[in-house]
Amino acid sequence: MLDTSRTAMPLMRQGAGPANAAPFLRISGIDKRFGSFSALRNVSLDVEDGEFICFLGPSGCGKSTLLRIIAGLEQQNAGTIHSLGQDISNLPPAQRQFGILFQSYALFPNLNVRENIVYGLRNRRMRGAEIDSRLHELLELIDLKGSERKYPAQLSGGQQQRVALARAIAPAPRLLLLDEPLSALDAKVRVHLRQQIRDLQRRLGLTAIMVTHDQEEALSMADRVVAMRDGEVEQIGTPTEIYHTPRSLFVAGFVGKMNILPGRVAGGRLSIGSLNYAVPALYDTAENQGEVIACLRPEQMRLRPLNASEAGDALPAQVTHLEFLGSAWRVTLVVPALGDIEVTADLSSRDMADAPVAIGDRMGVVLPSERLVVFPASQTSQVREAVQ
Ligand SMILES: Nc1ncnc2c1ncn2[C@@H]1O[C@H](COP(=O)(O)OP(=O)(O)OP(=O)(O)O)[C@@H](O)[C@H]1O
Repeated sequence: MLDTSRTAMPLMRQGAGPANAAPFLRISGIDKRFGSFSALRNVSLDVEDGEFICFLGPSGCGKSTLLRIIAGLEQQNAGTIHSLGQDISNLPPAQRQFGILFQSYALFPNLNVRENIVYGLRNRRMRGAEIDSRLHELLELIDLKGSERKYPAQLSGGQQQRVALARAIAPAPRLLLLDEPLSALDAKVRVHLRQQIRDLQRRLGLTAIMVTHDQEEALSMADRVVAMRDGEVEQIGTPTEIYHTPRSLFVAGFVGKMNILPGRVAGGRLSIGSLNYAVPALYDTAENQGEVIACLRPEQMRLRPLNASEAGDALPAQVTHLEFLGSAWRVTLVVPALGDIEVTADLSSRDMADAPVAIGDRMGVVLPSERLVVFPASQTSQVREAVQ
């Protein structure tokens, strides 16, 4: 059993320390069924002390169910959860000492900010002075000093969610669980609050797991992303690994925009239309033979002027659409040599100013081989799944 007798635990966590070889959290072989429906299958994951993990995936892939199982709010059908080597698989939620923050602010409307925050400390047998000192520490952390007498209705959505965050971390939880905490907020507030949550988590040395279906949120906040699909873990990696070296077409299509190009691999060479490359080492696998799909991010695609007589290392294409994205231009082109498929290239505003591109222009599309990502053509249906 975990020690639940602590009262005035400092907000700043000290970390598990090097002596403890067991991971902070070990999730092993979790299965979850709802009746005959299988919501999670054989999910395993280690979370290190102080890490910020994001569960990322489309609606219904099982992210919240997994988080609820970690919290103890849902019981798994198989598998175990260990924290620092202790089996907590069957502990009730309160004994796990995890802080939870949900999408809806879930503040008590009849309690003011102070009362809402200290609500989480009610079972801690803390003295009045300790409670006051923690309250002020928290109000400072969430930037709401002076608002302790306000009621939730007098606060904006972002402020309410900060109060809910303060309430969740007030008892100095061992682990902070966040279930889509930002999705009810408008875009600007969301970006600001995700920085605040991340700063606060780092400053306090908290370990945190957040559920999101927003890939930008996951990439910008997480130390590691757990990409989930249909009840299973598809890939675990740092944001840059997930973005640049996806291990399936599903991950490639779900995280950011990808150009999907038909290709062929034979004898260690990848051909895309008239272009030919060595297969990138990471994707030179037994499955990647014959018909394949080659992927490239729009910002990796290069465009250059094309003379009618030469294509060389570029695929001839024609510009059909231009979209201004603020910091970049998204250029859509059709490529006759690839069956008139559409591709997109993102050009920085500076690139565009230096060499303007207009609708109707014929351009050469250059594919930097080191940035190509390759999957078997049999994964094609995963693209539809990822963008649904
Ligand atoms: N209590 C329940 N009873 C029956 N089915 C459930 C229950 N809870 C979840 N499910 C089903 O399990 C699957 C996974 O649900 P879950 O809420 O974990 O998905 P999610 O990835 O968090 O999606 P979302 O982002 O939409 O919340 C879904 O198909 C859902 O309908």
